[in-house]
Parts: sequence; C-alpha cells; structure tokens
Amino acid sequence: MANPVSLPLFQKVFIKNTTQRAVDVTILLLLLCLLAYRLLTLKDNGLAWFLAFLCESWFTFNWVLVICSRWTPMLYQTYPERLQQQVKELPPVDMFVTTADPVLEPPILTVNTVLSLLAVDYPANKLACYVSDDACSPLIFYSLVEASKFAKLWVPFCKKYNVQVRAPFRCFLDDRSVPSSANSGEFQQEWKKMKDEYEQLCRKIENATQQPFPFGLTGELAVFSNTELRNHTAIVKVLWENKEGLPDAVPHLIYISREKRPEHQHHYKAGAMNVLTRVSGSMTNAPFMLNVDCDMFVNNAQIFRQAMCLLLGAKNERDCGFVQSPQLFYDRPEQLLILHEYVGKGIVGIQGAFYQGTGCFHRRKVIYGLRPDEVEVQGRDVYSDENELQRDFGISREFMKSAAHALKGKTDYYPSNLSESLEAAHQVAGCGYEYGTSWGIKFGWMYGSTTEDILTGLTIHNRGWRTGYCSPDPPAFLGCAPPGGPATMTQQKRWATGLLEILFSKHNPIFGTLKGKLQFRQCLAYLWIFLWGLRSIPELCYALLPAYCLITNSNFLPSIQEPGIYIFVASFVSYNLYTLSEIIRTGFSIKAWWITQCMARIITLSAWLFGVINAVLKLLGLLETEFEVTRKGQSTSGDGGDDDDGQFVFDESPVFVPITVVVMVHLTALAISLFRLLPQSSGQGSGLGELFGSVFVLVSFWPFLQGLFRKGKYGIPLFTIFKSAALALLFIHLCKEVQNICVIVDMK
Ligand SMILES: O=c1ccn([C@@H]2O[C@H](COP(=O)(O)OP(=O)(O)O[C@H]3O[C@H](CO)[C@@H](O)[C@H](O)[C@H]3O)[C@@H](O)[C@H]2O)c(=O)[nH]1
Ligand SMILES: [Mn+2]
Repeated sequence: MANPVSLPLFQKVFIKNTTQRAVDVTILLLLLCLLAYRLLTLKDNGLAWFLAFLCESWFTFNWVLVICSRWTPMLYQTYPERLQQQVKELPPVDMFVTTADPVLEPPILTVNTVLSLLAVDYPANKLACYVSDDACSPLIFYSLVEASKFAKLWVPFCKKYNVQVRAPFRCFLDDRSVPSSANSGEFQQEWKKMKDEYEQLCRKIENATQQPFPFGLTGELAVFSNTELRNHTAIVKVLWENKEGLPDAVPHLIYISREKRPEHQHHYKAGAMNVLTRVSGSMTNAPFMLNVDCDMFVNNAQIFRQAMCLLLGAKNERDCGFVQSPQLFYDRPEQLLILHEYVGKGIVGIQGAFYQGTGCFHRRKVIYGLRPDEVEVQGRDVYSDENELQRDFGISREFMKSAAHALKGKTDYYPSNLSESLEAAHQVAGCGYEYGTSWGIKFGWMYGSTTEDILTGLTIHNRGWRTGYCSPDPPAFLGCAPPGGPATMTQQKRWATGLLEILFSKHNPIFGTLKGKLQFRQCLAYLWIFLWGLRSIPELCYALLPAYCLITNSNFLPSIQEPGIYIFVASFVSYNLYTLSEIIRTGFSIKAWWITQCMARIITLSAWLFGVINAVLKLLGLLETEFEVTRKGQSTSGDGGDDDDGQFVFDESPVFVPITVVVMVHLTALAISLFRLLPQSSGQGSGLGELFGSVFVLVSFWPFLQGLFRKGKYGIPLFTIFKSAALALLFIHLCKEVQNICVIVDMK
C-alpha cells in the first residue's frame, strides 16, 4: 500500500562517465609521454623544441584541471508536482533585472525579460520585480510603464492558456509555443489580439527610441529632468503594485535608478545588485532572490517551482546556498552548452555550480554573509549587537530591521504597502550609503573584479556553502549571444581580466582551500577558469612556432622518421576526435565543432590576450578596469539579431592585431619555405610537421585570412593591417636574429 511518507522534492543523479574518464586519462598519458620525450631529447634540439616543451607543459597542466573538474558529474532531478502537497505556502521571491545602456541593450529586450518574469507560473502575490537602470533613462522608464500596462493582458493570458514561453517576442515567433490543447476558436482569437497588442507596444517603444527623447519630461517623467548619466539622485518608482495581493494578478513592478555622483565609485553591475538587494529588502524582503540580466528571458515558466524543489527540499540548507540555472543562448546554442554539458555538470558534483551572474536563485541570508553553521541558530540573532549590524549593513533603521529578519530566516517581514517604504528605499539607493559598510567587501555582490558573479559565488563557496543546479528541459532561461566579432571580444576580454583580477587578489581560491571551506577539487575547478586568460600566452607562442621554424629552417616537432612523431600525432588526433565526439553527442554538427574550435582559438589569441594585458596593467596600478557592457543583438526577431549572417565582423579595435600578425607571419613563412628562398642550413631542418602546423594555424584563423582581402565590416581595417604588417616584419627579423645567436652558441 502507498506509504504517506513524504517523497523527496529532488534527487541527485550521478552520471556514469567511465568512457569519458578513460579517454581523459588516455589523453593525459599521451601528453605526459610527449613531455617525457621532449625532455629526453632536449639537448639534441634547439630553442623551438624547448619552447614547445614549455607550452605543452601548460596545456597538460590545464588538462589535469579539466579532468579534476569533470571527474564526478552530477545532476538534480526535481519533482515540482510534489511541492503542492508538501509545502503549505510557497515562499516569496524578489526578482531582479539589471540594465545599463538603452543603446547597447535595446529596451524591448529588457521589456521582454520583465514580462517573462511577471508571467511565471508562481503565485503573483509572492513575487516582486525590481528593475535597476544604470542609465537613468526616461526611455527605459517609459518602456516599463507601457510594459506594465500590457502585462495586465499578457499575464492572465499566459496563465489561462498555460503558454510555455512567456517572453512575447519568442512566443509570437512561431506557433511552437501555442499549447496544442488550446486550439479552440476562442484561444485563436485571443492569441491574435495579444499579438496585436504586443506589436503596438513595440511600436510605442520604437517611436520613443528617437534621439532626442520625444516626450516632455513632465508628469511621471519629471524625475528625469536635471539628471545626467553619472550625476543624479536616486529614483525609486513603484510602476505597479498588486495592492489586493491576488495570486493571479500582475506582481509588483518597481523601477530603480541608484544615485550616482562623479566622485563616487559605482562598482558597475555588482553595485547595482547590492542596491537591488537593499531596496527590495526595505520593500518586500523576500527570503529568495532571483537575478537575471536584461538579455535573458524565462523560457520555462515552471522554473520557480523547480528551483524551490532544491531550495526547500534540501535536508540541510548548507547543501543549497543558491540554485543556478545554466546560462544558455537561443541563437547560438552550441556556444555555452558544451561547457555546461562536460565541465559544468562536473563542478555540480564537487561543491556545486558556480554562480554565473544570471538565472540564479539566491537565499537572501547567504547574500547577507551568513555561514552555514549559523543557520542552526535560526531564530536567534546572528548579530547580538546593533552597532555591529549597523556597521556592516548601513544606517537605515528600516533596512537593519529587515536584514535582521532575513538573517534569522524569517519569511514574514514586510510592510503592508510599498509606498510606505519608499523613503527607506531612496536612502539605501544612495551612493554614499555603502561608505564604511561591508557591502561588496564582506558580503553582497563582491567588488574588485569585472566578473563579480564568479567572485561572489567563490566567496559563498569559501564560507562552506554547497550550491544547487537546475537544468530543466526546456531550458529555464535563454539569452542572446553577443553578435559578430567585436561584441564577443569586449565580453571575453572583460571575463579574462575579471578572472585574473580574482586570481591575483586575496580571494585566490588557494587561500580559500587553505583557510576557508573551499573544497580542494572545487579550488582546482576555480583555478581552471581563472587561468583561461593566461592560456593565451602559451597558445600564442605555440601558434607562432611553426612559422618560426619554417623561417629559421629549424624544427619543433619530431621528424617523420622519429618515434616521437607518433606520440604527438596520437595526442593531437585523440584530443580533436574527443572534442568532436563531445559536440556530436550534444546534438551538433561537424561544422559546429569546427566553428567552436576556431572561435575558441580566436578568442584566446585576441580577447584573452588583451584581458591579460589589462589585468597586468591594473596590478601595476596603471589602469582601472571597467565593466564595458556587451552590445546585444538589435532585432528581436529571434535569430539573435544577427546582422552578420554568421560571418566574423571586424572593427578598428587593437584586439584584432595579434591574430592578423600571426596570419601574416605564417603566410610569409610558407612562402619562404615553399619557394626555398632560404639557403638550406646544416642542422635538423623543418619538415612536414612544421608545414602542416603552419597550414593548420592559417585554416584555424580563416576569417582573418579572408579578412585581409575583404572590405567593409568583414574586412580587417587598413590601419590594423598596417600595424600588424609592421609587427610581423619585426617578428620575422627577430627570428633571423635569434637564429644567428643560436648558431653562434652552437659553434661554441
Ligand atoms: O554598470 C553596469 C554594467 C552592467 N550592468 C548589467 O550587467 C548585466 C550583464 O552585462 P552584459 O554586458 O550583458 O555582460 P555579459 O558579459 O553578457 O554578462 C556575463 O558576465 C557578467 C560578468 O561576469 C555577469 O555579470 C553576467 O551575469 C553574465 O551574463 C546586464 O544586465 C547589464 O545591464 C549593470 O547593471 N551596470
Ligand atoms: Mn549578457
């Protein structure tokens, strides 16, 4: 007979990966053999051989980190249908959206994100949506006001017909999201009506997008008169309040533009998140907070219930400090999916998913710096001393009261109506509020890195929290990949810089393992991601080696007659076959594999290289790193707004110089060796291996090779070509110099 024991809300699923482990270890053994072979033959070979040894050592070390990270992959299976029986009342969730630039981030994207949040399958009286606008833009405000009007039609419509994707731009894209059960005439009619309404909303926003802003700054918009981008008071406006607290209404919607002054650091997104946390703390103070970037919409309306399975179902809260959903793109699905499939799930099996900055459900008290061992004292004050509380959290009485409640794990504290707390909200959104407090230093979203997400997650893991991962099908959230070349470069450069900033700081995960509660393998996984940028140096060196050898008629690979060549070929082939199999198993084509491989190499040798330079300059105190916002796709047609039909786009940025140099050097090197422009030297000359290497590099950087001969956005700008040509000539000259020195050393 059925037993009324309550069934678990989730289950851990350990993924069997014996084959993967075997392949991983085989590749590692091959790499170790290669290193050993190089060491044994070091004295019979030249400089190139030694450099290759150093580079390969780095690649091997990186491979060790990868293997450790993905040795024990795991997933969570959730059972949201059991929630209803087991949880009397679903807990409140505050939802945060950040936006920072109405040009780079078209307001219609933000509007879609907000609408998808307002319409999730969760009681509306438990939700509040806070939008932080770092641009202090009347256009965003206006768009949100219009969106809140549309939401009154949209939310009931989605709930009535159980629409799957609740971001209108995706929903109206095709008829896939039309629930088949609802094909009645009535539904068809309402669907059409809704589509018309949405198109009207788009038109209104488009009309308002003109420069200058077409409406007078009067009425509601009056708060925007006398504001400058970096110099204005705090604006907090309740755009819509669910006054009756009805579960089927539209959730609260609040607009925030935090105070900014030129003399105050605002800490970019991390600063915005801390303001969101405090403002929501003074208004609704939900125990859980979901944060999404403006370019990420809710793709699975059930996600809140799914996440609650993990957050409420964990026997011990320590096992679930936050719940992250994978960050995925709808327009270039292969870009991040592979990372999640193979390394992401591995990390879930160690101490838990990294925080990825978006699509994450946080516990408010964890963000407030609570340690897992303090949870047991639930109900008691974590801070016995009010002065201490004030020193950490700031001087707002209301906020201190709400924070004390949140820290105690209570869920029931918030004022009865929102306008009551507006004064406190303005206070905590002020730019001087954090002065002297612990925000961004001890807790909250952490300052000091442009990848504030990873740093914040690391701090949470350091305190001993484990974290959850929720990857339902269909995916919980989807975002748009940065379009073309330059936007990707901005983003990747920022990531590489930010990650290195953490590595070179007191937050280095090695300290976390030694002094904190970071697990050893979690530390290795963090190191793997922090070392991304530095990989650019050995990769650049390795990419130049074949050219160097062809120019100087030397070798860095064993010749065909030597046994060593088999080890090299075997590791090269097995690694590539393995990455290919990964992508095919995930459901993508060989072409997608080739493109991701090329993109990975391009990003490493351009964006990451510059990321390293930025990080070093910051370390030397010569540069303040800056969070440059990624340009989002302009159209919302659903193809990601690609205006570049999948081709690589260039601009004047110096980031494209290194690869252009590499390509030019290789073209020259191939010419030199093919036409035998060089007198044959006596020693071991370059052979097939180096020729193949050179061709392989050129093929990998195909968009650049094409770019040399094209005009317009697909062509490399002339100025970049000139700069690169000069550097390429310098390199070739240096090769010759080095060769001469080597000859002299040899003769001695
Ligand atoms: O001063 C700023 C700068 C940015 N943002 C917001 O931050 C989010 C992310 O910015 P975006 O330009 O889209 O950066 P991405 O590189 O795409 O973001 C990834 O990388 C960031 C840094 O690691 C994480 O914070 C993000 O969650 C993650 O999606 C967006 O909503 C922005 O509006 C602000 O609110 N204020
Ligand atoms: Mn983004």
